[in-house]
Amino acid sequence: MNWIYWVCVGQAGPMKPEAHFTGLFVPLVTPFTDDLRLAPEALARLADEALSAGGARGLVALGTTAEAATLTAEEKQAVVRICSTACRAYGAPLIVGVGTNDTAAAITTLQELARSGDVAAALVPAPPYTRPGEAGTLAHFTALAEHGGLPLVVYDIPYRTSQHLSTGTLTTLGHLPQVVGVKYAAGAIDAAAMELLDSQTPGFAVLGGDDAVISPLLAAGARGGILASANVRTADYAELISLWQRDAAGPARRLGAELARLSAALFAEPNPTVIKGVLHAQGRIPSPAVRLPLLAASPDAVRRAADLATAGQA
Ligand SMILES: O=C(O)C1=N[C@H](C(=O)O)C[C@H](O)C1
Repeated sequence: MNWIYWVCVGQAGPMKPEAHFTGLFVPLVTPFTDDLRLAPEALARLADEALSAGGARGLVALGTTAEAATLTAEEKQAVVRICSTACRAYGAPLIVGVGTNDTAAAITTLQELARSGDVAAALVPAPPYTRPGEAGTLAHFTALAEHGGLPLVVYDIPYRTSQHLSTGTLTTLGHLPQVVGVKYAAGAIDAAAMELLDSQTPGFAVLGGDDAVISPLLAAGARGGILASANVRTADYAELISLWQRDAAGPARRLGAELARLSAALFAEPNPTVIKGVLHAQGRIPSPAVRLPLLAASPDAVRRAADLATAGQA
């Protein structure tokens, strides 16, 4: 049984562990060597830095930022092992990305992760590429919730999945007992986003997932964020969340504007190529290498982002 469920099961049955899904979650990159082998020591160092000096609430393993799509099954196991060791040391929740358009395969993966006992939740996108419609997507998540054995964070990212999810569908998902949150990356802060943030389903945390607009999302009530940009300047993203939680609007606005410029630079080329370039330039990973179909970021893009990454740390 999953540790989060274990601590939260009371006489009335399982409760949603809402507090665990508040704050900053860092979806770590997967460091490689120049010849594209996994660099486990560098990953362990990044995990440790994010949770200690960075002040992150938790980690995300095998997100898009981790290049999960091009990791082997053995590499995925190693990545989860390294991240769960770090999370255990800090008492921090680990979220693991499970992205597939095969419902049965996703259930099998969730059940395997649940057996490890170290995973707080799975981050699951709407089924990519298939475009099953909202009813099919709802059926997919309901099957995962009922049979996967893990709490779920729904990943709403239509620009990658091509599947739109309405506020009504997200709210319905939020009422499933196993669904503990949504990573909201719908591409805009519009009336639908405001409606979702206003609905505040108990035990269902809205976490921002569009880095460049995380500050206004937090201002409107998001509980935290899963932010690739936080691989760089982790502590500042944690501070931004904390400022909005404390209603410190002035400093939050200023820091938010600065970090939005950094995020725009980090996403100027396909994620996580620029982030890896910056981390390599900072000496934090052994190589900026990414696996095909990604190509390494251009030197110009890395230079621009690296300048912004150090600007706030002088
Ligand atoms: O891996 C993640 O989780 C994230 N991926 C997004 C993407 O690459 O589209 C960006 C977000 O910051 C976190």
